[in-house]
Amino acid sequence: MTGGEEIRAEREFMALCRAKLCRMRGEATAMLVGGAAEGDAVVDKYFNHALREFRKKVVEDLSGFDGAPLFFGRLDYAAGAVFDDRPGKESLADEGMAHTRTGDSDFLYVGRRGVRDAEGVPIVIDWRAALSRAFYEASPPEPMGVRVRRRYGFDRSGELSAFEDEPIEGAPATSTANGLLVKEIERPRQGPMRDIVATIQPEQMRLVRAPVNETVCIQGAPGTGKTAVGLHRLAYLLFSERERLRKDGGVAVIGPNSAFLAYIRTVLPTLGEVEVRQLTIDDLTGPGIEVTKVDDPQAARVKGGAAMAEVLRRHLWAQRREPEEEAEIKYRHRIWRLSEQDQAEELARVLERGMGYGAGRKLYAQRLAHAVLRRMECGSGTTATLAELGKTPGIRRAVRGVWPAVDPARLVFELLADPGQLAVAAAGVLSEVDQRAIVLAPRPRSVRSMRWSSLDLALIDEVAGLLGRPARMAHIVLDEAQDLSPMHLRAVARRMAGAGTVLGDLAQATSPFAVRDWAAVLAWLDRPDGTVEVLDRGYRVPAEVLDFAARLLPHIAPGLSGPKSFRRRENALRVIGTGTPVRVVVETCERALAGEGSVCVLAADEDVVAWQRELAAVGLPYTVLGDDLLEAERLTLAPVSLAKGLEYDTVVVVEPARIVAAEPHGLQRLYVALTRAVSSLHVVHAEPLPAPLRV
Ligand SMILES: Nc1ncnc2c1ncn2[C@@H]1O[C@H](COP(=O)(O)OP(=O)(O)OP(=O)(O)O)[C@@H](O)[C@H]1O
Repeated sequence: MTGGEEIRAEREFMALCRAKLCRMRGEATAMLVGGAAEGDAVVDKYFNHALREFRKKVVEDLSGFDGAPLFFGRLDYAAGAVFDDRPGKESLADEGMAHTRTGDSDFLYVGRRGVRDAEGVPIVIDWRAALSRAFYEASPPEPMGVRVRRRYGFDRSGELSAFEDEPIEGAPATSTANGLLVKEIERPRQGPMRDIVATIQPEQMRLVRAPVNETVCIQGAPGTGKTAVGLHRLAYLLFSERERLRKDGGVAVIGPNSAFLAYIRTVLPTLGEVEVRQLTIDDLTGPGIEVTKVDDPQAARVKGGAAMAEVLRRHLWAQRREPEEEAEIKYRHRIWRLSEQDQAEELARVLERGMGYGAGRKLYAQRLAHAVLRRMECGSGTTATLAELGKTPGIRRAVRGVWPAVDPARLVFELLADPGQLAVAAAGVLSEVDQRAIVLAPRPRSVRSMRWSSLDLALIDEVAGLLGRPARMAHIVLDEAQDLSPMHLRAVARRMAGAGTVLGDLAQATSPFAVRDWAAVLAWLDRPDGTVEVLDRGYRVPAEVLDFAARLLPHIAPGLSGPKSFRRRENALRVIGTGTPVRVVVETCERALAGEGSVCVLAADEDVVAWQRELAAVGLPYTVLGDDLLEAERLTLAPVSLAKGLEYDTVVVVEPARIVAAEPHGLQRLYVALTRAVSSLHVVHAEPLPAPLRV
C-alpha cells in the first residue's frame, strides 16, 4: 500500500471504531433507560440503584470521545502473537478483525478508551491496559515481540493525517523516530494543557505505572513532564483500582493557585476521568475563607515552621480550665448538683485517656450527664436518657466553663492578636524575635476584620485537625510541592489515606518557608518511605533556552544537575538590551501574534499595571492572568508570581533584574520565568542583566 492508501485505510478503521463506540454507548444507554435485569422496585431497591449508578458511569465513560481520535498508536506483531482467532467469512466481528489481523501480522491499536466489536472482541486497547505496555516500553534492545511501533498524527480538525513507523525488532539500538513527538510538543498552544497519552516516554511511563501503594516524589527540571506524569498516574490508578480508590475517599490534585488549576483542568476529563477533585492548597485548608494577605518573609518562615503546631496545641489546651463552681442541672422540675470535686473527678478520668481536644470534650460532657443519671437512678429511678441530659443548659454550661468549644479561626486570631497569649503558648518554642514577627500589628478589631494569609489558613487547619480528623482521600497528587511549608504539608498528611504523588523542582522554590529537601517533605507528609525519582529530560523548553536558564542553577540549587532538553530549535533565544524596552516588547508581541500559538509577557508583579497601560496604549488586545482566569486573548500579560506550571509558545520576560530584586528568592522566580517558553524566549532589558546570566 502507498502512504496515501494506508492513511485512507486507517481513517476507515477510525470511522469503524467510532461506530462501534457509538453502539457500545447506545447499548449501555438502552439498558439504563429500559432498566434491563433490574429486580423488583421495592424488594430490590438498593440493588437496582447500584445497577443504575454503575450503568450511568458506563455511559459517562463512553461519552465525550465524539470528536477525539479513538486511537493514537499501533503495534505490529507476528501473526498469532496476540490474537488466536482470525477473521471468518460470516462473523459479525470481521470488520474489526480485518484491520487487526492480516495473514502476516497482528495489529494492536492503542487509544484513550478500549473499544470492542459487536461480539465483544477488543479492537482498540485502553492505553492503561497491560497489553498497551509494549507501546510505551518496547525498544530495540527489548522489543517485547513488537516489530514496528506506529504513531499517528492528526490535523487541526482531529482527522488522522499522518503516521510514523518506528522499527523495533532487529533495529539498531538508537532510534530516531521522534518526528511526531516533536510535532506534538511544538503544536501551537491555545488554552488549557493537553494530555500526553500518545507520546508518554518510557522514563515517564515507569512513574505513571508505579504501584498504588507507593508514594512517589518526582524532582524534575522545568518541562520534564512532572504535572503530566502526575495527572496520567491518577488516570492510570483509577483504571486499575477504581473501586478501592472510590471507597477510600476518592482522589484529588492539589495545585498552587486557581490559574494553574484552570490550566490543567481538562487533562483528566479528556482521559475520561471526571471524578477527580482539583483544589488549591488554600481550598484544602480554608474552604470558604478568602486569602487577602501575603505574609512578609520573616512572618512566613515562622508561621510555616512545624514549631507552630506545638504552639497551637498548647494554646488550644490552654482553653481548658479547672471546674470552679458547682453545676446545677435542672431536669423535669428537679435540680441535681455536681460539686467541683465531682466534676474534677470526671475530668481526671477523661484526661487520663489522652484523647484529642474535640473527642475529649464530647466524652467529658457524656460523663457529666452520666454522673447525673447515676444519681437519678439511685434516687427515685428515671426515664431520662444520656442524650437528653447532655442537652440540658446545666450540663452545657458546666462543659463550657471547663472545656469550651473552639472555633479554629477565632483561636488563631486570638493567638496572633494577643502578644501575651502568644508568649505563653510559644514559651521555649519560638524566640521573642519570632513571636514579634507573627504578632498582628496593628491589631484587627475583630476576627471578622482579619485579613488571612495562606499560612494563616494552614494554622486554622492545624487547630481543626486537633478538634477532629478531616475526611481523607485515597490518593493525592501534590503539585509544585517545593513551595509548601511544613504546616501546609501537615494539612495534606492529615487527609492522606494512602500513598501520594509529590511533584516539584527545588530550583523553583520561591516561598520563604519552603522545605528544600525532598526527604524532609516526605517526612512531613508522614510518608518517609516514599521514593524520590528524578526526571531530567525537558520536553517543553528548547535546548538553547534551557541552557541559558541553567546559568542560574549554581546560585539557586547547587546540588541539582542541569536539565537536558529533548529538542533543539533554531533562534529560540533572543536577549535584547535596549533603551526602549516598551517598543521592543510591543514589536516582539506583534511579530509573535502574526504567527500561531500563545504569547505571554512576564513581568515583576509590581510592574504589571504599568505594562497594562503600555499594551493598551498601542491597542494590543491582551488578558491579564489573574487567579481565576486563563487567557482569553492570545496575548497574556502575567505577573511572574503566577507563572509557575504554565507555558506559552512565545514568552517575553521583561527586566529580569527587577524580577530578581522584588523578593528574597528572586533568582528562583526568574528561573521559573525563563523556563515557560515552548518555542521562543525573548529577554528584554534596559537595566543590566542579573550577574549569573551575564556569563
Ligand atoms: N512525553 C511527552 N509528550 C508530549 N509532550 C510532553 C511529554 N512530556 C511532557 N510534555 C509536554 O511538556 C510540557 C511540560 O510538561 P509539564 O507541565 O508536565 O512539565 P513540568 O515538569 O510540570 O514543568 P514545570 O516544572 O515547569 O511545572 C507540557 O506541554 C507537556 O504536554
